[in-house]
Amino acid sequence: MLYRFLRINLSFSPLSHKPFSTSSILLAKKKMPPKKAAAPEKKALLGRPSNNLKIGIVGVPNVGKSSFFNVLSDTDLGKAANFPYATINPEEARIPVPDVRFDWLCETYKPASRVPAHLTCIDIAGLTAGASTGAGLGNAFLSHVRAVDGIFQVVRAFDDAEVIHVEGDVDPCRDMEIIQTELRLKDIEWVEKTIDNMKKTTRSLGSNSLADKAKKEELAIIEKVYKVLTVDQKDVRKAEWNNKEIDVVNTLQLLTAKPVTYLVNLSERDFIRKKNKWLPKIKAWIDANNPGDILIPFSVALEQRLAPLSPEEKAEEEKAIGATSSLAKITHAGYNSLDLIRYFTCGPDEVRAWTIRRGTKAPQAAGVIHTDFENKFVCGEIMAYEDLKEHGSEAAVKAAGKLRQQGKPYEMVDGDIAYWKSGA
Ligand SMILES: Nc1ncnc2c1ncn2[C@@H]1O[C@H](COP(=O)(O)OP(=O)(O)OP(=O)(O)O)[C@@H](O)[C@H]1O
Ligand SMILES: [Mg+2]
Repeated sequence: MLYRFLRINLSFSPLSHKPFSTSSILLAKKKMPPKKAAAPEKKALLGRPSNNLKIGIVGVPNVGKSSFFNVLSDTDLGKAANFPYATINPEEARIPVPDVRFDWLCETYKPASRVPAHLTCIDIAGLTAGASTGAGLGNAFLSHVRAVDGIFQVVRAFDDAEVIHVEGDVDPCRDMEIIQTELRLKDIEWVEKTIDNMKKTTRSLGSNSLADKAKKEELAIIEKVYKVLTVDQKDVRKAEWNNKEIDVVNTLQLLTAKPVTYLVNLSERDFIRKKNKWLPKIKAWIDANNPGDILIPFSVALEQRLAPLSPEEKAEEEKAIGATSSLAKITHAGYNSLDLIRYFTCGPDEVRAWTIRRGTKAPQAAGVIHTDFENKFVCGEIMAYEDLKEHGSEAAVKAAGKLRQQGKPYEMVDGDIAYWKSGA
């Protein structure tokens, strides 16, 4: 039900302040504060400018990607089987993002309908060495990677003679190297093509035209991308970019510009004892190649065993083995890697979390619910989740002066609770 959001408060007007007297204006003029230095430019985000972002599960064949996708999504959509290339076509699922704030809001409002935030996740086919030059169905599979915004990279570190490894043996660093090389080679090919095409079109433009100048600037940025990939041998997301460069990089939809979360698939035994001979080497590889990227050890085998249990049985089992499921942690890591945050709308009909990108302004955040809320945006009545929790009720938050009326320039904060007011 949207009535809470459509509530139009006619008494509210952004201009309904006390009128200024002439003297107060003169006074204000005399006491003009010294000019502040301009605020630093806000850093633009790499990636698609959208609130509907997706994360893809990537890795070499037969390492547990589909099995992981199935336990994460609580479905059997993923084609999991003990042979390479069991997965051909991508499968998509929406994963609820666990959130204690959402749970508390549902308990407080007791709404008829509850909709948590979701992370859209896609199971993708395995990539092998040579994928970038079309080996197997490499090009098709890489196009599935191009369609997502972030990557969960499943890395096999479990020993099991029964589970075939396409490279013959288990070696996670080699596998990470293979994926990185294939994604980079595809980016290099893509950027080379773009540069060639641009050079042809810039030649046909008048040398002093404005369009030509803009094209040349764009070309210089794309040549910098090429240098990052080839001379510096870095993933695009690991280079320093200014906002203008980010705008151009985002048009290229490069594979190595997407954030990566490394998920290291261990045997259940290794996960429980928190020990595996490959883990220090994997960590060192990430530090050397992609410093700052997140590494999460987990065990598909354990997750598969915990998945069918009731919450009580699961808690009991986790206590008995001294280890907990990693799925919530992984979901959060993926959501955060895409720079996603959420705000809530709350009422007796519905408590709902709405996913937006970090840096989204109030009108665009309202527009996620309905385009009319953005187009006819008046303001938002906003309180922080923490304030509601502290004061206990909306009325108490209001009485404490912590219910704010925010206009178009307001940048949403994770955990805001909003009531939008839009014009008729
Ligand atoms: N931690 C683990 N320990 C033991 N076996 C595992 C573990 N994780 C996955 N497996 C097994 O690995 C095999 C391959 O799993 P799965 O089909 O999920 O891999 P995949 O990466 O999706 O493969 P493909 O690239 O072919 O799509 C399955 O038999 C699965 O049970
Ligand atoms: Mg699969």
